[in-house]
Amino acid sequence: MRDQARDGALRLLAAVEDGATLDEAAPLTEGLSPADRARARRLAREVLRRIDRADALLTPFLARRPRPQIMRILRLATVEMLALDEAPHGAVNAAVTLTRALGGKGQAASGMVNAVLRKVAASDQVWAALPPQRLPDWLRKPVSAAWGEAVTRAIEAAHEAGAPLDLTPRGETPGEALPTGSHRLPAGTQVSALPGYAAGDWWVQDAAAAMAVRLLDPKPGERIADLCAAPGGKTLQLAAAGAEVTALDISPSRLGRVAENLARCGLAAELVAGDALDWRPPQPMDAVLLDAPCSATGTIRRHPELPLIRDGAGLAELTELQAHMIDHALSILKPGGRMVYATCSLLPAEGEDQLTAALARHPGLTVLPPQAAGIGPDWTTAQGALRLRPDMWPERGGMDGFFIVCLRKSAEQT
Ligand SMILES: C[S@@+](CC[C@H](N)C(=O)[O-])C[C@H]1O[C@@H](n2cnc3c(N)ncnc32)[C@H](O)[C@@H]1O
Repeated sequence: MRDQARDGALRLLAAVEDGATLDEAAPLTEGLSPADRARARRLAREVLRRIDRADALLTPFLARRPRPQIMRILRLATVEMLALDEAPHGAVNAAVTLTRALGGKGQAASGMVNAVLRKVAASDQVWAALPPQRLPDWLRKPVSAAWGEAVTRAIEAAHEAGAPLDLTPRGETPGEALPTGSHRLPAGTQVSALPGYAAGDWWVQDAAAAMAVRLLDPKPGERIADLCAAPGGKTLQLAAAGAEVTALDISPSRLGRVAENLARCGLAAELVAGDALDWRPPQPMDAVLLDAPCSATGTIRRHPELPLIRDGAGLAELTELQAHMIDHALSILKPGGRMVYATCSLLPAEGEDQLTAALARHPGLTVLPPQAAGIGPDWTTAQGALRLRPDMWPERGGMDGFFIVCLRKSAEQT
């Protein structure tokens, strides 16, 4: 019988090599059962987290580099055996079957695949000594310049480890309560099977992402604009706090997900599909949340394909857009109003440097030091922002990378 999940994983890996995200590649596994589809995606993610490590182990066993399809099969079996505790005979047999299914060239290569993977199966000590996958240079350089080599390596280790499932609670919520208020469950937990999902007692949101609204500290009745709202995790937090929320997003389809999430949780917000830079409220807002579009390099634990398919191109346009959005957000805020600027990025260019530049452009703008519960001693920057990184909370399973700052507009400004 064909191994549908492994076959699906190989198709996903091929699509990522062609530059697709795993979300974009998802239709390639549409014909699979839900369980096989989920397993295919999990296998693909686990391989993407360890391609360099698998290649470093495999290369000495290969007389010459095989064709891409065969290399993907070798990587998958290597990761299954050495990182996912799959029994060698099952992983090797599956790899040989998948190789044979490639036709004539596969038939010819199946003996080599079998022999190489038997050596791989006996290489657990070599595997354990290999370092986690390095960030690509365009990302590694600024990360290492900001926090040094040891932190960069710890971030790389956290990327390999993947991400647990975090929930933001509203009612009764499963999982371990974290110091910041989020709840945590093991990676791979099936979300829709958890109690309270349909009732909207909680929603899925990384513990770091949940900190943006905690820093804004919304009050009941405050008029708050969520300028980049979809899929809506932060909109839900604002609405649950009793704020009168206007949630904007430039993507109508993504805004549809905000509507679905609000409906599931029995919460309300005004929804506006459009460019935040064009939107002006009838009266200035009490507070604004700007969870700006960014490189998403803080989410590599969940999206391990990002370092492979991005090269840092477009970063200058993104940072320019972020700066415009900060200026626009301040222009729709009442004097003395609060604004949170957040990006799920590891790059200081999208965080610390944006704050420095915004403070220089807007005399009278001040940083409100983070006050929320559970903030670790090393999370706050000298400027009073939160710098969250995947290597933080290592004993609890890490968190996404985020930069978050709460700003107060001068009371004198008009
Ligand atoms: C980081 S995501 C927001 C995540 C969201 N705040 C949450 O917690 O679920 C950034 C969002 O910004 C939206 N976006 C990008 N450019 C925009 C613009 N000019 N105006 C409004 N939304 C924009 C994207 O469609 C995307 O949904």
